[in-house]
Amino acid sequence: MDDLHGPSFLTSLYWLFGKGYFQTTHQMQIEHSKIYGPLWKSKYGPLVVVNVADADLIEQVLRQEGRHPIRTDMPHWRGYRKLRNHAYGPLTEMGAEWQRIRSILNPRMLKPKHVSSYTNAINGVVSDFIEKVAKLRTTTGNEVMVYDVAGELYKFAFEGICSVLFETRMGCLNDVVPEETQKFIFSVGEMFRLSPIVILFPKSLWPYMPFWKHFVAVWDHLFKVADELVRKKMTEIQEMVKHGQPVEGEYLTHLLISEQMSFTEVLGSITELLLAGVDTTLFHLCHFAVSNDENVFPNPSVFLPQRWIREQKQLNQHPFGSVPFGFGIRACLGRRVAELEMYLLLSQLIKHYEVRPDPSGKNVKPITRTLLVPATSIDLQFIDRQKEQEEPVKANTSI
Ligand code: HEM
Repeated sequence: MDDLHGPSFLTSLYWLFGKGYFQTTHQMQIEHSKIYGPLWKSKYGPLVVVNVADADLIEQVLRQEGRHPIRTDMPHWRGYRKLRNHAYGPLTEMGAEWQRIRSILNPRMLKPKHVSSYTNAINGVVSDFIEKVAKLRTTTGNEVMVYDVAGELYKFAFEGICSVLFETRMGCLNDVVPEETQKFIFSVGEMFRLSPIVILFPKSLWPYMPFWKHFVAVWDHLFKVADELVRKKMTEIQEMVKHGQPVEGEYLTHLLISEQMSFTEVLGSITELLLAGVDTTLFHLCHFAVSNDENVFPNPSVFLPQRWIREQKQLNQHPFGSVPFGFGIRACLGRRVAELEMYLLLSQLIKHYEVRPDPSGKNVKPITRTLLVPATSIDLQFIDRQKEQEEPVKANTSI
């Protein structure tokens, strides 16, 4: 570790704030890998991060992990839970306790037979999304454009994960989104925005920083929403029991009736599942730098979906060149649900519409907000396939 080169805390601050990489740390990874090579050490206040920007080395790190792997120590997220006496969830827990939580949460999130039972709930959300797209095209899009597609998908993801976890609908895709839901979505955004700022300072200073208070307030709101949803489900279960009805239900019902976790533990895990289910992009190790490496992916910035067609896949593609859901026993808990959501949504969308880029040719860059998100609105053309057959529309490449 001592032999590893890399920027000091001051140099890191200069890169982040002097050179302006605070919101593009993924790009900074690429620049740093050019300077320091595929393995380097960075200091961020109290945090020392070892950066790994090579597919072989990433494979080596991930393959040698033990029984209780730790991904990123999250002292600020853990700090909030400690402050409020909340339980840790799968994202923040460590060691044997983490393994216990995962062994309870895993089966109904990852086993295909359980995951497929969420199809009807997710399809309900998909139908609403297709309707929403149709409405947006007509009302604001001149019969073709949908503005801020990422924002709409974000609402789809929240509605989708709530339909799986709570078997309830939150109204994210309604014309007017309920105020509580809007506030939840806003709080998720604020929490991810503040996280990289809080982490720059030592723990002892947090109570004196104004953004720590804001950080605590947004977490309070996230836990409050989850608490209300879990309690509502508990009341429904109690009613069923009172009326002698069989207690049937999906994810949360199962967690509550199996009594493998206390209420506080269920709440801690459900809140983290909600967060992970709403705002997820890739962020571990230096996957961004690796998947932008010409040697791993020729033409990395070009959208070439055919590179994923099994028969056409380049034979030399590195298995760790792209690991969107992570690897090993600490890999994404929501992978199967996320895949199901994507298959169901994309198959319907593509059936209805041909999706093409913004005709203005606007280029959307990614920025870091703890996770990687688009810096500006993604606006796309949704061309009605039925209409198109009647009168073909001429436009450039489709997505
Ligand atoms: C396209 C969507 C998604 C992507 C790309 C994604 C990606 C990831 C990645 C890269 C990790 C870290 C894995 C590792 O370090 O090896 C992760 C962890 C996690 N994801 Fe996802 N995820 C997605 C959707 C979801 C959904 C829908 C949920 C909730 C149902 C979820 C819940 C989690 C949880 C709880 C963890 C932490 C697991 C642990 O540390 O034990 N994710 N995800």
